[in-house]
Amino acid sequence: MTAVERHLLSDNTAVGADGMLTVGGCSVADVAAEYGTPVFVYDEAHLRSRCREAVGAFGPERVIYATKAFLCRAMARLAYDEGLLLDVASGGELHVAMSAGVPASACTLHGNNKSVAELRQAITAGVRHIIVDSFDELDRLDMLAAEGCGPTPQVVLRITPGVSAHTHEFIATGQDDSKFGFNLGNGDAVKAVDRARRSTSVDLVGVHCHIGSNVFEASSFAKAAEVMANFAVPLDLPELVLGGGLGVAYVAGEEAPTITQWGNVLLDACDALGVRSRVSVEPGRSIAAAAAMTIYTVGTIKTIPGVRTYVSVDGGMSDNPRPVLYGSGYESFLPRAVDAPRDLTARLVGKHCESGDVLSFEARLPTDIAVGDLLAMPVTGAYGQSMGSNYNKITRPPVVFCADGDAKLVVRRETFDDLLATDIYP
Ligand SMILES: Cc1ncc(COP(=O)(O)O)c(C=O)c1O
Ligand SMILES: N[C@@H](CCCC[NH3+])C(=O)O
Repeated sequence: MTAVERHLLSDNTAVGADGMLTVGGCSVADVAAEYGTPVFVYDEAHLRSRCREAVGAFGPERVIYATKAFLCRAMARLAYDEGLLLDVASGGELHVAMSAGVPASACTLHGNNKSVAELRQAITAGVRHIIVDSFDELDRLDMLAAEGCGPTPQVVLRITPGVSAHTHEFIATGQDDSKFGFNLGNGDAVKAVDRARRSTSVDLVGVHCHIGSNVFEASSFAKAAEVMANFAVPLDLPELVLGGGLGVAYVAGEEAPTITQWGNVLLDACDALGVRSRVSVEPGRSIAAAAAMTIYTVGTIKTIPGVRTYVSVDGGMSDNPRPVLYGSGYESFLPRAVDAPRDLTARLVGKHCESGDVLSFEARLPTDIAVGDLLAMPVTGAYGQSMGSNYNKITRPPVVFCADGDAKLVVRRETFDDLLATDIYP
């Protein structure tokens, strides 16, 4: 069987003179030796290049990085410095972004159930837009205005356009049966626009939709853009936000549209329908996913003749939960043998106390894989670290940004003391 497809690795990867994989000019073995494993290794120039591609496709201040995909202060700053705005989906994400020096005026607040405290935090900080998701949220904003909380927030209404995207049902959001947004089909969207227009508690500046995540079909995006353009044009509001959702290739044979192609599909659809609003997008995965790989150490190899081989690594569902949550596939390979054929089919598993702790159901690996080998899982830069947990009180891995031969620690590994930091013992 074949070696890992090089196009699944980040832009600035190579094989060093010693045969070891390098990322951003840094030997993966050196990074692992310095920071231990598991470790998330990001190719910083790859992140920057995707940010630039997005700004090139949509224009300055039209790309809002969805921080839920991957957020730490270094990432918030990087995206902001590259000209992106930041989409935050909680008070915590807003706090991290602002702690990195990103002004609130560059942040937009999302959420289907924002608390009064989160809305107050966003308004007093002066966020750029609040993306309002429900009539109850409009009630809460009325209450905050009556309380004197200001300035009056600029709001964008999240519309559920009734467009089903082909993706896992847990991450599809544009269909009528959704917890998110005001449904277009049943008239709620029109009612919300009327109410927001008449309200003195909010300043309505636009409408928004997001049909789901890890979507590959350009036609789903074109359909949503068309539905939203038809809704938005008569409203004549300054902002139209078309969400994120662009898919990425995770495994061999997969191919996703580029950010530039995605931009063409969305902007062409809007142009064709005469949209005059500013059109923005909120990419997360397409900026961050392929920029990172997780490096593990192989600890146990168990072969059950006639059944299968299990390869266990020193992390698992606590650092990359997507296989368990969505049955997602990932490739894996050995950084010491990037181009080696992978003739062993094994189940790649973590170290957690359950059989469901799977990283790859049918991993292909070189037959000489041995205990102590480093193992790399590419395309783990989005929704891995950000959805990680402390299950089994395993300490969360560090994050390292590699560029120009320099490996910079941007999130340190948690310590056992961190595990006790919030624990109150009589
Ligand atoms: C409102 C909104 N915007 C943007 C995103 C980012 O999506 P993605 O990471 O798929 O680009 C999401 C997550 O799916 C979202 O819910
Ligand atoms: N966590 C999801 C994406 C969530 C999208 C957020 N709106 C994933 O890993 O695919």
